[in-house]
Amino acid sequence: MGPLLESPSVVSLAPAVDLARVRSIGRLRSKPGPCPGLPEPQFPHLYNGLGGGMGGPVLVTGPVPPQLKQEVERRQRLGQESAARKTLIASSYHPARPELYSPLQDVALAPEFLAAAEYSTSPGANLEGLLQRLETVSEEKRIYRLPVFTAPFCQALLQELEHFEQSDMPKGRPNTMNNYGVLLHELGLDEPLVTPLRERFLQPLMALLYPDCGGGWLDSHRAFVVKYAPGQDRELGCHYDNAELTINVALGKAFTGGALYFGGLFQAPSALARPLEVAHVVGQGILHRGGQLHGARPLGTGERWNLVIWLRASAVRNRLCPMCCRTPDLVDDEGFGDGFTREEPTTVDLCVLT
Ligand SMILES: O=C(O)CCC(=O)C(=O)O
Ligand SMILES: [Fe+2]
Repeated sequence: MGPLLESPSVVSLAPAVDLARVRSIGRLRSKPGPCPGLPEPQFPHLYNGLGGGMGGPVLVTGPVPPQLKQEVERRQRLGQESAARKTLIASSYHPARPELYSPLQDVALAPEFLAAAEYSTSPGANLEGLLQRLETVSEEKRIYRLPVFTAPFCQALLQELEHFEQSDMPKGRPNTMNNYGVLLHELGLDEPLVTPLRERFLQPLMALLYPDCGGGWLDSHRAFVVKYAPGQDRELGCHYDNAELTINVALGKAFTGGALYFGGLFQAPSALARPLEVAHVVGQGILHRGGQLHGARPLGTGERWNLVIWLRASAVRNRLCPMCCRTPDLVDDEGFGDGFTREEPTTVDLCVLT
């Protein structure tokens, strides 16, 4: 096991490497009600952790099984390997669009996004006022949409991502179900792009839209790009995110199919007749709770690239791991880890069903 690194970079080791146990917990706590058309969730314990992705929490009940130690070490290795790739990329990679690595400028952002964020930080801002400035996709599911990036910015980012993809740099993939995406922090885009986006724009919006899910307490993220193309990945199974909240922005290119579908909250089985289909619109972002079951329909034609930001609030997850709904046990990790911290959780009112 490598050296333990400083707090607050920690991952949760709350409970079991035993797949059967994980599945049974998933079934007990997570199975959606009868929902024709909504595939059986592929639980994120598999999606995010056990199958080789970056660390998610592992559920341990009773004595620590020997394989847990291996899983802890594997996850810590993932963090170290990711940090090593980031260092190599920072020293050897030549970007196609160097301007993307300078601090985010307002000119990259859609006027509607700037207006919504500005409204959200103004005195007296409230949910009703914000809802007039974005599209409510589903009131019941609390899914919203608004333009985020300008078309030229989307094109520049796509060009950079393709250039990186074609380079001989090492690439860490977002998760076990996506083999062609890119982790933005490895590419060096967290500091100039994603962190300012979260702190200056997403946080005020999310604070009004989802105060009960840590929207006002966002303090870390995991950002990546998913790519779907003929002959590569074409769809994504039903899952929930290791995030309190998620924004998913379509960057392009031209494509058919590939809509998102949404079921109920994984924590609250529902008896919805059919999932809600939400088509991507290039430049626009879809906002949803991480616990909302969702997936991506198969791509028809073309290529689809989306920027996905899993937004995390340690004040919420330190108390209630969003993956296993328990108090997490933590070990140190690189970077933001899984978004937990060792600090005393700030007092925040949260709903256990979100
Ligand atoms: O394909 C998409 O747009 C959805 C991606 C997603 O939900 C995820 O990676 O968590
Ligand atoms: Fe997701």
